[in-house]
Amino acid sequence: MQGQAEAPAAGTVLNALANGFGSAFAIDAYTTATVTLTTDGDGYTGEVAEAPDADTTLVERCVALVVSEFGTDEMTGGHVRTESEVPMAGGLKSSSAAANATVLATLDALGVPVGAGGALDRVDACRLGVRAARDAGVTVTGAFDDASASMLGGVTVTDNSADELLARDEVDWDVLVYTPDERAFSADADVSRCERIAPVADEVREMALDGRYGRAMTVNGFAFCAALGFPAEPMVEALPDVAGVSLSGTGPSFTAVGERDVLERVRADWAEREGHTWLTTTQTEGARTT
Ligand SMILES: Nc1ncnc2c1ncn2[C@@H]1O[C@H](COP(=O)(O)OP(=O)(O)OP(=O)(O)O)[C@@H](O)[C@H]1O
Ligand SMILES: O=C(O)C1=C[C@@H](O)[C@@H](O)[C@H](O)C1
Repeated sequence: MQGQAEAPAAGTVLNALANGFGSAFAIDAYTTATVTLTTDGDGYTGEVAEAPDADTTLVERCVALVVSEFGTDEMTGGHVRTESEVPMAGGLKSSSAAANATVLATLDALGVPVGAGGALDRVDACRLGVRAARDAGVTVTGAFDDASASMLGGVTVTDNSADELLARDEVDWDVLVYTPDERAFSADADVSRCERIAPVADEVREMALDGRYGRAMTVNGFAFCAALGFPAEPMVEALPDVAGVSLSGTGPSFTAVGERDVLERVRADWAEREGHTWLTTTQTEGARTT
């Protein structure tokens, strides 16, 4: 039995490490998961196409959880292979995209319908991936903000302490992404420093709930650059013309949103830095079986 699905990466409006509330928006870059289930295996194995040495605990856990909830006793093993356009641990929610794609691919392999009238809705499917991320130790808060944006598309605002969706909106933005060569695993982030900026994060949450996403992003970016020790220079280079710019996730990537010609100008500046700068758009459909 085989299933396949893809899920988009995302950028940050509000990082949840300060006060447990988060907000993220899906972008047009994908992780694909292919899941094969067997009746004669012994446990689950995983493989990341671009990184043979990568930790596959998260995606293996996603398969195991879905099979234990929706499979039968005959199903004893399986394999998951991911292929991704999203750099791992780059701040662009690679873990949420991999988890969502794997959960949907496993449900696809089992023939379990997802969505309206199905055995589970998309938000609950996304919660399974969040559970797997907590079990695998790759997240601080569960990252339901990132996971919901990737699963549903558009921009979401969430309470990660309750895995609750507070708002979802569809936005149509051009997005500039800068990803330095370094990596920053969320599980290694200095959470106590992030908690010190909780009053700022509270203001950002209100701006996001008001739909003022661009301004929310920018305030988030300055605060989290300071808390996590990333330079705010890429943000200063993008301002004042962009609608919003921020460190994404726990870094090291930055994203900016705004008019295409403004982003082209910023791209020229960001391209001077080591790493990779690319233009994309927001994505509103979310994850899907392929
Ligand atoms: N393509 C993938 N296939 C399988 N597992 C993946 C993949 N991408 C990420 N992961 C898992 O997610 C972990 C990285 O999670 P982390 O939260 O640090 O990165 P991120 O989601 O890119 O960052 P951020 O949360 O700041 O956006 C990896 O160690 C791996 O376990
Ligand atoms: O691991 C986590 O809980 C998180 C990681 C980052 O992506 C953050 O942007 C997100 O809000 C929460």
